[in-house]
Amino acid sequence: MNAFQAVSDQFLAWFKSVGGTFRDDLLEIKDLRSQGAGRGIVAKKNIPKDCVLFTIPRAALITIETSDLSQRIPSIFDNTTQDNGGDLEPLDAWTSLILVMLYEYLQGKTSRWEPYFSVLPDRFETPIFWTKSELEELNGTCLTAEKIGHKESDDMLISKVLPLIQIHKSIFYPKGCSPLSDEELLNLAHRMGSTIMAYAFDLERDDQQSDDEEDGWVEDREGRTMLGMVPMADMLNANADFNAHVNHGDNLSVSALRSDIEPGTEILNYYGPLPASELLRRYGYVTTEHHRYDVVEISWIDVQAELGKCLNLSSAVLAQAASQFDSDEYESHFVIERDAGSPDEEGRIVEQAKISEVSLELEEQFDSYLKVLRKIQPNTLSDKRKRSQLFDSVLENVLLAKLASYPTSVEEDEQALTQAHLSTRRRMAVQVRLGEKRLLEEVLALIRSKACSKTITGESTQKRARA
Ligand SMILES: C[S@@+](CC[C@H](N)C(=O)[O-])C[C@H]1O[C@@H](n2cnc3c(N)ncnc32)[C@H](O)[C@@H]1O
Repeated sequence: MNAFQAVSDQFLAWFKSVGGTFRDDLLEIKDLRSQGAGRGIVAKKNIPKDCVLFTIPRAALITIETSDLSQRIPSIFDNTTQDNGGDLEPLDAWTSLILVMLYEYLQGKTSRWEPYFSVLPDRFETPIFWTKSELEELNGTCLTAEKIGHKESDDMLISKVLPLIQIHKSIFYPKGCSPLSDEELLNLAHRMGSTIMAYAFDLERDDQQSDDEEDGWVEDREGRTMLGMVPMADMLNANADFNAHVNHGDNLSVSALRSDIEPGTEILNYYGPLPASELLRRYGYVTTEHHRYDVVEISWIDVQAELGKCLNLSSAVLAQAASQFDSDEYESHFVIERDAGSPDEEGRIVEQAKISEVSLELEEQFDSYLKVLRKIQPNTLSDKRKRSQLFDSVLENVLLAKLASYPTSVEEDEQALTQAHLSTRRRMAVQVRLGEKRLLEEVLALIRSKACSKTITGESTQKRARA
């Protein structure tokens, strides 16, 4: 048996020892590294619909309630006292779980979750760990440096997490262990943060528990949800087309959604209707099925500038309009996405995702801006049909400029994806930017076909009027 399988087996034995149930007559934990998917759970036999595949007792979860840390330093998660490292702001769910994970990890063999940590990753494909040159492949996409958030994560860890560990060194480090250097600790904190991002669950409260704060899955102080690590449920890979569901109740359980799960089929969870860019940002992978949820963002500044050009407005008029346009009310970005529908109750994709409108919100804001312009310059377009043509042509130019802003063309991306030697990270970046470009092309086709049908309708109305 290879070492990878041995670690999976030890984990399964530990999982059962803490009260978990696992239908190993039906399922196995498999090495899916050759498919770039780490470990996953695969059916060994036909699985009936609604069959409970495994259950996870609450005590096996890692949360601020199950870890000893909250007993050893009660004040750390107590938002009513001020003793959480001198920082008066309460720790959020994210920061709290990072601290708990660091604490449990640093306990080594004495942590109850040590065999679980052995199946958690120490390397990630999420862009926060990419090199500068790998990140350049994402230029032009939704995944800006700000969204990837390396600096924000560093700042948060350095200001909130590391000082607490320094103050409570004797608790975080077991006797005889030398403390990590600041750099090592920061790297470890990033690792735990990324593990939480890709593996943790929002823990829901079931209906019976909703009146019982103490027993609830959800820590609802100030509307916050409790995050937790759920061993085995997080062994499931996921896709937009999925076949299993995680149920939140007294214990957590995972059940089959379909009746046609055959031997060899991977059991898949669902992370939600995420675009490829977001799947990459949070989980470090991309699938073809998630492209249906792809998005592109249009910046209002670009729309405004293009409108100025189309109407040949002077910079004085534009400056006056900018000062009169209520900045509190206007949106700085608009998201364009397809109507993708929802998966059916068996987790199947049923509808074809298609773009049916660009953005009603953008159109409304465009109209409000035109009203402001008309106040400054009364001869600015008021004819409704011309206004609609203006909107289409401004938008078409903005979208064309956006397409041109990616450093590569669609053809170059398609060509890149045929290259077998392309690294996983670069391949995912190409998939993300190609997905966005395809969406942009669909939107452009929609605008052009609408413009075309408006012209035809306009012409036939004129002909009818003349007849
Ligand atoms: C909750 S874990 C699932 C278990 C994971 N495969 C493992 O080996 O620990 C989520 C991670 O699994 C991987 N993953 C999940 N679904 C995937 C898929 N459909 N294809 C490839 N990788 C996937 C990603 O690395 C993701 O960050």
